[in-house]
Amino acid sequence: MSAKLSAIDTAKFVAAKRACDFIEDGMRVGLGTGSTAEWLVRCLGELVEDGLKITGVPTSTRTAKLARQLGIPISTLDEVKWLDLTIDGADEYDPDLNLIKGGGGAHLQEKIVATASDRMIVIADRTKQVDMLGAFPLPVEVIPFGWQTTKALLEETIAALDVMGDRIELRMNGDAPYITDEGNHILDLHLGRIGNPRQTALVLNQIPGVVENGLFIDICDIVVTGNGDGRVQVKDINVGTTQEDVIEFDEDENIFADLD
Ligand SMILES: O=C[C@H](O)[C@H](O)[C@H](O)COP(=O)(O)O
Repeated sequence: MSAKLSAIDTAKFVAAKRACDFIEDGMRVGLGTGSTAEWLVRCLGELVEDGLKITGVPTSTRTAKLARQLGIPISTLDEVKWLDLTIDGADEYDPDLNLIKGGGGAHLQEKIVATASDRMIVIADRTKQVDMLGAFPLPVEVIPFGWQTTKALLEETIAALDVMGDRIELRMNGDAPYITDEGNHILDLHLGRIGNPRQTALVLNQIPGVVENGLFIDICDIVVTGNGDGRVQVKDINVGTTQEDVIEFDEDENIFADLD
């Protein structure tokens, strides 16, 4: 383990590094958003430097900026139309590999890109694994017009769902509402537990003003879970297997250079 890396960063890094094994020359790869996905982009930057030829489709302006900095060729979903693979982080994943995403406010683009991919791989540290989704507040992207009415409709709707909590908060960025890449707001739904994620995802998206919720149902195929000691577990929901590996790495690798 690197002396420069905390256990949580090691876990995120080894998950990202292991997920890179699924990337082949010529692939169109969806690039997720967030602190774990950032490790993926860094790993990919090294592979591209060593000659790997891929086209990346970023899921946020943040990821696009980092990919450009690292020399990864990027394109848009409209240009490539379909992707071989998307690799992204998650806020929670359950035993069926259903997810909560959007803690970083990027779930709208992430869901569009992941859905347009042959496979989605989630990279995560152990803290993201849950028996039941919902402890992490569920992000719902809403258009700014009439957002308070949308919030009231959401309150009414979740009262009828199999959930535990009912608090809804407008996500803030300092004193102003948080603005997504698409110019929208985010309402965070503190549901505690979500008894029926599939129903919840469908019902929330019926409300006028809701653009997209952060539940990813039947989208993720594989979760790569990293641990602070360098072990990774690869769970493939389609094949029904879980495989364990240990990722070796050198703390002097360039990838860690700017962490000092
Ligand atoms: O909007 C952000 C994304 O859905 C992230 O992938 C998710 O929040 C996980 O982020 P992190 O890897 O930073 O925990």
